[in-house]
Amino acid sequence: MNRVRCLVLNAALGPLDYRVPEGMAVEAGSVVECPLGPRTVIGIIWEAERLPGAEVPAEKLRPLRGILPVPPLPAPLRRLMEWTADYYVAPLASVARMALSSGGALRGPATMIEYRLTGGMPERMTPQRQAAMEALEHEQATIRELAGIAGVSEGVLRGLVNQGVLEPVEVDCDRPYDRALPDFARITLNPDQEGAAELFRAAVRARAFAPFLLDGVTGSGKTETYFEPMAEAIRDGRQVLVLLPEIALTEAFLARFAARFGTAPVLWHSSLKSTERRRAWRSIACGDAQVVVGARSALFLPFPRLGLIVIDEAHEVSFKQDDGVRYNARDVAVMRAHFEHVPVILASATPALESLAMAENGTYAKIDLPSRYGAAELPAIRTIDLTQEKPGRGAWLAEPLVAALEERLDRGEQSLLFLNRRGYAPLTLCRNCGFRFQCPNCSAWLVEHRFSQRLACHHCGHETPPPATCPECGEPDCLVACGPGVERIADEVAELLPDARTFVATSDTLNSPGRAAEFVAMVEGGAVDIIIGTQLVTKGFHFPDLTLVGVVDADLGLEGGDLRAAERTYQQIAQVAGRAGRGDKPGEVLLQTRHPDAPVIAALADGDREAFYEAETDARRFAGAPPFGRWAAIIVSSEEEDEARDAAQRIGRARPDMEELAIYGPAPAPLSLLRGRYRYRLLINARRSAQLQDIIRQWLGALDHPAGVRVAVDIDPYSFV
Ligand SMILES: Nc1ncnc2c1ncn2[C@@H]1O[C@H](COP(=O)(O)OP(=O)(O)OP(=O)(O)O)[C@@H](O)[C@H]1O
Ligand SMILES: [Zn+2]
Repeated sequence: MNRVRCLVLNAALGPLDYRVPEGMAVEAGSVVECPLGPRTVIGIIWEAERLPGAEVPAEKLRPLRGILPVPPLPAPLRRLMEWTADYYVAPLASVARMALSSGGALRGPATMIEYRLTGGMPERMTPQRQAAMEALEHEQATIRELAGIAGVSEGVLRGLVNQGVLEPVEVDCDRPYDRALPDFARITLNPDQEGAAELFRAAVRARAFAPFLLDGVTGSGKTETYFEPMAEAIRDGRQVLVLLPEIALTEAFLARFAARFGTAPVLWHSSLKSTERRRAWRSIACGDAQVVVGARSALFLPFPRLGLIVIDEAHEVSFKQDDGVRYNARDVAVMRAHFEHVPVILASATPALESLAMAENGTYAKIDLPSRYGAAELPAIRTIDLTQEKPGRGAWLAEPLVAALEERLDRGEQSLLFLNRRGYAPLTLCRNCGFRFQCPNCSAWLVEHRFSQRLACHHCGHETPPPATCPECGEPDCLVACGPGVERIADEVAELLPDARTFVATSDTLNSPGRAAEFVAMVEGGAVDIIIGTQLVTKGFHFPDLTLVGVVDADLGLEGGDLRAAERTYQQIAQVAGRAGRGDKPGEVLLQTRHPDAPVIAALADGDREAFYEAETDARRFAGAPPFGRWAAIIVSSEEEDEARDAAQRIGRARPDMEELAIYGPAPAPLSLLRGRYRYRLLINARRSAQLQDIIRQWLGALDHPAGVRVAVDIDPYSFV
């Protein structure tokens, strides 16, 4: 049979049939070049019976143009892609794009030219040349990368090449990575850890689907514990995938991994250079890469010999993707483990309610690490009632918190102030006319950033320098900052404690793995007294001398009526509290709040996790919210406001009338304008018994909209803006 069905990487097209030319050997999963009109598109050969399409008569079939030099995508990955497309109501082609995520890798083996110093001297030395030669000692990279490292222009380096100071070296783009050694540095686990590790190791050996919820308090040694089954998989010649919620956490993880396994793991994230990306992709696809650590997009990489998946900080909302294919990497990872017949470990100190429910009903095995490793104790948590202890005008830190900071400073210990707001102030207005600075593309205020002297939209990236005069009334020097961001807290600290060395840690300052590494080194080296940070520093970090955590505004996350606000607040504060007292010295946590009696805050202060989860479970059950019922959202957008509204209303009028569904909206989205598009939302609350995806597919599939309208479906949404 020389007819094949292809999934082509174009979401607008259905599956297409082709003829396999004489001499070409293909199988399901092969990545091929398909003729399409005058163009060539990339396709994946798929089992025809799993991909219904119109049968084309044999004489009309066009021959495939070629087969790309990569291993066929493995069957378990193809099943995962089908599941993801089906569950998230997304085009299979869009999911496939996430698997074929390195264009370079698909072109096959390659070499490239890098440069390094020869030891020779230029005929004429200039300060720039001198600086470059000093900076490039022990470096080898492309001219462009070297220019970046040395901070000189590429022209300077080309001059050095001509003078024989730099020489070209041909390197294999796909050179293998150093091998991780499973027994490089073994550590002795405590009995709780060892019990968990042995279960995990046995599951790796069994090569069967086994989902675990590793529920261990902050500092209990979850990482050390899941390193053991990773070592077992490496011994067994199998590959391991570790998912982390943020790139900033990768650096700290790398150092610990290298200490345990003797070398760095293979990295996968969105800021890899294309050469790194192709090298990683090809190494993974041929089964060579042993351990891959990545962000959620690593989930669709073509591992042929997967032996274990670990999801660290599994409760994190950043595992949910909120554009394109709106999938939750935590849930898809469990499905991947299912199709691959391997164990999967969800590690967290504050598991999602959904994960706890899965453990309760026996789907996941729950493994507890109830106490911190060694002599460390969980920190004491106290509230500061801001209605009683009012900070001064234009200040945000109450007296008891300032006193606690001072105490740490005197003792040479470190503190962390947590406020989940980047920049200096979330809103800027004119004192004279009341004008508020708003983003032209989004319904959002512009956030002032003093470090970089700009007003920025955190949704679309729009930026403008702060004007000297009000754009509305023309008054000079009239702009006032409203409310605090981390930079403003840093100013306040500088005023109160001028000797304290502070570091503002946000996605603006820790925006690359290198910067994150610098931050970790500075704090570990004792060069920082007070970290002032956003949610980025609430988890994963282990700083033994950090003994005080201050939460500047514990109520912040509870505002805005998000359906998961209580859970998120609990998790964030419990996580950030968990950064205190991880070494020999006890930790203390102070929560500034205007509602010390709110159930979430009270549960945190009492250290009563069960009370929080019970109250939240009851609230969810009452609302029919996950895990007791299901949510889905439909988001309609267009650059034309009328068009978006009309389309949303058309969808609203065609709503299915079913007992197992409640449908709310359409209504303008809270972010009713985003990146220049007007947005409307519908929210569906369904019973668990409802065939939610089928219903949505039928409902939306029957409607047509103008070309400018986009209709997105968000299954199990986390964001309600
Ligand atoms: N068995 C052990 N032997 C030596 N050190 C250990 C052991 N277990 C844990 N530790 C150390 O205790 C500290 C806390 O462990 P780890 O960071 O793995 O905890 P965690 O549970 O992942 O914490 P969190 O959820 O707060 O990030 C680390 O410095 C770790 O190296
Ligand atoms: Zn914007």
